[in-house]
Amino acid sequence: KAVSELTTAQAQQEIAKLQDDLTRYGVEYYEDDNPSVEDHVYDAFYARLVDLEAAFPQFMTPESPTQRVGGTNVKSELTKITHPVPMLSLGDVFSLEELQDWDARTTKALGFQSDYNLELKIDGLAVALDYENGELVQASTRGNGTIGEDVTANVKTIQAIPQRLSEPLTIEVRGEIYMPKKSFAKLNQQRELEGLAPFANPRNAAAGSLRQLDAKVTKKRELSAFVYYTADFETLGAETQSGALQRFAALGLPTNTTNQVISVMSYISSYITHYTQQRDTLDYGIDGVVVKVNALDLQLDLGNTVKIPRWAIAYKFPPEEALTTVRDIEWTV
Ligand SMILES: CC(C)(C)c1nc(N2CCN(c3ncccn3)CC2)c2cc(C(N)=O)c(N)nc2n1
Repeated sequence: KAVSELTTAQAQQEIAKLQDDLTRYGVEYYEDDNPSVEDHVYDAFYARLVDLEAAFPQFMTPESPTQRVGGTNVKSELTKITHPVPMLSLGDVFSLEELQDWDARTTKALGFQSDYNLELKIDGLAVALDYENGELVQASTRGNGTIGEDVTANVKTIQAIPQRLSEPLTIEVRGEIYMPKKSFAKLNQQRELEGLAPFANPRNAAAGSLRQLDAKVTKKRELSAFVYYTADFETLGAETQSGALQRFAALGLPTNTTNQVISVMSYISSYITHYTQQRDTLDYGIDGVVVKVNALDLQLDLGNTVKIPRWAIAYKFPPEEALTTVRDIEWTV
């Protein structure tokens, strides 16, 4: 109903409901990293409340989401950090044919068929881990690739991530923090018992658990991690991506053992077929396979575009679950 057609009583009722809903959505989004409505739905509700409160100021309250400092964008209070080396994105393809095109372009650019390192694409969230003389001194989320959030205290509670490397290296490594599926199921059971909304998927649960202000909460969430990259590969002493992963393991960093060096496209598609089928048997969520030129000097030759490397591509699986049900938006009468 248009705002002008509403009676005062109807407006009061709709304003109260919108204030409640938007406050809850704000908490889900900013504190739980687990929004239950799409952004555009949130924005539509928010705009409606602004119109209603403007037309019926007697129902405006200081706690209304429209009155929050800086609108609804109450950011989490984690400290911001800037990544000295920006964390790149990944280009992605959605079919073997597109992957073959990428292989052809890469082979052409190099002038020969190079080896690729294949890695399962863990469905978690990317972090940077800074070690100084072998000690973990800072951990941060990827954020937008340049500005992330400091999650050092939270990451120190993750058993898979060593506080100290087996060698006193000063190096930044990058990886994915994830929540094992078993931990995810246990956490959601607990949340149902407590009357809290369950997390939609392990990735949201990992993000919500990592970006906690209180590390004691993170500790209880049983997160894990896989390391897959460093820009400092001279410090690491590696000349290939597969070699880098072996060095990470030697340092005590967690790596995924499903990584494989392959060069013939036909083997790549069988690796992809295998893990498309095995997906449900893994204890962590994956959303594809990352194919990387294995030789690090060739990666440098190929370089990066503004945002993505030319030497790596993500092959994305089709979404696992059926299309999520589209919830009708019922405007209150
Ligand atoms: C070092 C490069 C850039 C090649 C790279 N980048 C990755 N990602 C970038 C985009 N990322 C991202 N995240 C959020 C928003 C946009 N991009 C998330 C990580 C990789 C992620 C995984 C994984 N998940 O298992 C992996 N085995 N290797 C990666 N390698």
